[in-house]
Amino acid sequence: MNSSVVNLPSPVITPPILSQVKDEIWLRAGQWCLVALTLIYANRIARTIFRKYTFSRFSKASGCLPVPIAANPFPLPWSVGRKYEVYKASVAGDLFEGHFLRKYTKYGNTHAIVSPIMGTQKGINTVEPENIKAVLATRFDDYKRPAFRSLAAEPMLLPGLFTTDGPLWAHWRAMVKPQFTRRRFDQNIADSERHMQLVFTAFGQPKENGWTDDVDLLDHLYRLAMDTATQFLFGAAAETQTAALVRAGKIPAESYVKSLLDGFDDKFFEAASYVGHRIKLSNMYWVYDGLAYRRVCRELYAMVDVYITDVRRRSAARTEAEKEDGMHSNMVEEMEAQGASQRDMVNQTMHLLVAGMDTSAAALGWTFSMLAAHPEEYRKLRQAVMEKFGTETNRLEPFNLETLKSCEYLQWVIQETLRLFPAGPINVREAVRDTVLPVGGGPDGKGPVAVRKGARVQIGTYYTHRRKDLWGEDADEFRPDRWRGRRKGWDFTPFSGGPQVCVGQGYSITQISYTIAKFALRFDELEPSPGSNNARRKWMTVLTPGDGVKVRMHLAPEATP
Ligand code: HEM
Repeated sequence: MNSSVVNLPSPVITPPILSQVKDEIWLRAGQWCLVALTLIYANRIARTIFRKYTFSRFSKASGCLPVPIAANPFPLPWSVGRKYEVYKASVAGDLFEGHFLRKYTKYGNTHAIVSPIMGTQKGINTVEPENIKAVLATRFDDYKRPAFRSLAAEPMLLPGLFTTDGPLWAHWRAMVKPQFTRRRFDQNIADSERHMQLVFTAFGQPKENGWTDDVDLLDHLYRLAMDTATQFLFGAAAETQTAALVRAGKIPAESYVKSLLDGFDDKFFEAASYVGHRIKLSNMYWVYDGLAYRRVCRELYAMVDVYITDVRRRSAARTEAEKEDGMHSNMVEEMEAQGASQRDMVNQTMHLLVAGMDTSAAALGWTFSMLAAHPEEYRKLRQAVMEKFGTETNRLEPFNLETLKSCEYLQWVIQETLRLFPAGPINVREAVRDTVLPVGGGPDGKGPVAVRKGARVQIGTYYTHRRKDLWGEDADEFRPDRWRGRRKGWDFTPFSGGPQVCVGQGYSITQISYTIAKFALRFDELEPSPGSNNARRKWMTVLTPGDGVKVRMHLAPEATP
């Protein structure tokens, strides 16, 4: 053994040295993070600059011209400022007559939204019919529904017809579309007679002077829309009106057909209110969430699940002859035949109920709100309906798609209402590639405009429908006569347009026409309840009369009391 080896004491790292090493590690880690972040951001900036360059080349090559840019009062990243602006205006009830209107008045019919830092195009707002046609129809393949829309609607709506694109959307559309036939519309009108009578019962007996008490029509219209749409789609009405009448003691409990969807509307509105707020927050939809929202969505699904099981049970019990006549087939059978699971059927049913119930009830609500405020128009409507259909007790023509469609003034009333109050006041699509809108660019706004891949085109349906240069100085007024000799074009898109046009359009127009006609035969006068405000706009998922539709009606002398 080498005696020269000195036994050195083992090194002891004293606490101060340990802390120095730790500090060193933190410092290095911090430096690496900084380098990584710088690289990430440099890469992003480089990519953004390159994309700006390729987009500007695309824009030039397509002959596009500059478009006005809306100023951003809160230039914060991720469009937080803009989202806050929309949200604030929405809560204050200033979205339609204030916020959006100011933008169109100040920046013109087509204007761009750009990011505050890099000036990248984020979106285009437009109220030009030519652009609407391009987005929804002629350049349909250049757009999709923005992802935030379907995410904001979850879990009230899981992916389905109303929220998807591409092959999944086409699959559901092909399944649903065949149900919407003229023959089935007519059958549903016949089936709706019972539901209309229930609504009249719900209004209560008129007093001696022939006037009813004050009634909020909107509640009844929601139930009617629900009962008639479920009757149409599933061959089994939800019976929500019967349930409400039994609860109110207006019909005996023995006549109660148990409603599996009783209370659906209340839960529906609670969930829809969340979705409405979430959609307005765009891709920051997740900020507005909560256990209560999740709970009510679960409850809605549980109800629809029980309802679908019942529809399937009824379908299975149908005779061969009933199956063959094609009239009594229903959506559930159609879905089952194509291999849909119970879960799929429940999801798609939610889509149809959401798409069909709220929209139809709102359209009817606005119609009666307008007619109550315009007695002369109501008189003309009643006159037109009586000329065509007679009276409640002496019918000249049956109610069906053809007869209702040919009652011109009735159709004008509906169109005029949908013009002023489209259920979807704003429709958004996202560009899936760089593309072009036909107008809006250049000093006169007549040149084409380039749309960047990923930018959102926001179609201002509400404002297009009210443009004074398209509809006249009285564009904000309810005047059904304006439709005399006027053809419907891309300046009127209450049901959207192109391949994703509302699948329920024909059904709902027939059903709405029937409801209004029946109402006009029964009541010869209609007036707003004292102190009511039937024109307040509320926009959750659909534009609805925010304070209900409070009216009273006078029973026509020839109607059955
Ligand atoms: C007055 C009543 C109605 C109005 C104003 C209306 C309006 C609309 C609008 C604007 C869209 C397009 C949404 C978008 O572009 O993303 C739409 C789509 C749709 N509507 Fe309606 N709707 C009404 C009634 C109904 C009814 C009664 C049903 C079903 C029974 C229905 C089922 C649908 C469905 C399934 C879609 C999605 C179609 C697709 O993407 O292929 N709608 N509706």
